[in-house]
Amino acid sequence: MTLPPGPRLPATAQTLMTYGGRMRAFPRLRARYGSTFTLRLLPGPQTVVLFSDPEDIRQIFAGDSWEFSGAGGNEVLRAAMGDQSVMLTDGQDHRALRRALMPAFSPRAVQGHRETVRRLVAAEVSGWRPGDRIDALDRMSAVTLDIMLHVVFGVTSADRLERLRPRVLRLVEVGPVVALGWLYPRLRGIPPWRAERRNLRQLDEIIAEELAARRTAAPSGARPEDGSRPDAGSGVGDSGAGSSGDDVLSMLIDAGLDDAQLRDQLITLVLAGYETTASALAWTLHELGRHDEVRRRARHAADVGDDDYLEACLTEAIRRHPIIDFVARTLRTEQHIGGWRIPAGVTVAPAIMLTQMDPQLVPDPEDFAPERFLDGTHDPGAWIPFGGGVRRCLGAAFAQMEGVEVLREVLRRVDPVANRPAGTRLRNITNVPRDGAPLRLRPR
Ligand code: HEM
Repeated sequence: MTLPPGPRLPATAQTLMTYGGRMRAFPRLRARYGSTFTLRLLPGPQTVVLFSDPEDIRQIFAGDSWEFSGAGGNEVLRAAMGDQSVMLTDGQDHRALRRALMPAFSPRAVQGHRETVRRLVAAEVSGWRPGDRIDALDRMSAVTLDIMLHVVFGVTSADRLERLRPRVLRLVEVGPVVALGWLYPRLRGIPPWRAERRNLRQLDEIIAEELAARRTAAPSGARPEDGSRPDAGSGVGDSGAGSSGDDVLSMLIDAGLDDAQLRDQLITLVLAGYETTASALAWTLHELGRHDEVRRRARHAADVGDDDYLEACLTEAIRRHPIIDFVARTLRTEQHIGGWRIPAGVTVAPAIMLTQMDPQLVPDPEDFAPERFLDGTHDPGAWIPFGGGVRRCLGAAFAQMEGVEVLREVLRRVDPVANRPAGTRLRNITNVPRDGAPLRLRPR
């Protein structure tokens, strides 16, 4: 069986190239081998075929969720997210979990979260003063984590919220040693991983406390001033099944998930939603800070309530700086894609980064031009930052809403300027600005 061509380097070298230098390596590989090429990546090594032609990618995204296994592609996340995570299931199990999760991320639910997001963003940005210098990635990470903890966990106690924060941060801030443990379970006995396991256990205990509080709680009660829910025995909504209202966890309890399923979805949502959104916002502020004319228009949009322009700024920033470079589906059955016969066991991977930066599909791809998303000229097949098909990102609309709230608040308060272009580095699973995207805040 002939797979698409690719480099003949040892798998270790191909893995290092993919995770270390793919910003340069992938375009070079496409120039050499065409829109489809094959890599061999550790662990395994696994054979991975990268696709960047929108038609081929559409076919992959349209594939059956059992035959095109997303769980296989996400295997490295299993240790933290758990066996019942929506990201680690396929076929019927995946469909059932998506059905339970979807209402919590419907347009109506996203609108319902807007006020909480606005309040938390305003609390962050009210501390920004003209003349300050800030690190956009740091600040966006702080506010996004707060938003995730309130909107997703909706914890009922301020004390639990404070105990959750450092543990969630530790889980997300995966260093290289821990990342290796995720890839190679045998390494998990060594000390750095033992500490990770302890952290995960403590996180599980806090989640179990929260779930127990929800299940035994009685209806209603006002929120304390810090915005967290009142403690166990009060903050409860109307389901009678122990849910407490408008946060994502309550909706999942209402959907009938058991505690083990709830635990896995909570960890999944926070891991999938925190760093990705923080990085997307850091890149957007960075690009606005570098482009005076776009920033002037965005400021005007913030003043007059033109949310479409603000959203287009985020949309363009995550085209120009894909937060995740490629998504993966491991084939359970042989498939014919783009003229290639790909055998079962191989992983097919839509290369978000190559597609969104392809000059054949996107004119002047290096430019930062939000207008391309407002004049109807952008090819929808060349914008896939949230993946696609039955596994498309569940939090896409939420992230876009959060982006608009952040941009409006920031641009009404200060004029953020970036002095130099930022390189990209891989932090955990996301591409972030290498230097943290420093901004100088000028008076408006
Ligand atoms: C700008 C921010 C974000 C980006 C760029 C992003 C990107 C992605 C990508 C590329 C995928 C894989 C899709 C695929 O395999 O086709 C994904 C999946 C997912 N994302 Fe996001 N994401 C973001 C924010 C969020 C947020 C805020 C949440 C929730 C709070 C979230 C929850 C999820 C979940 C649950 C999945 C798994 C879906 C499944 O396997 O069925 N994401 N995301």
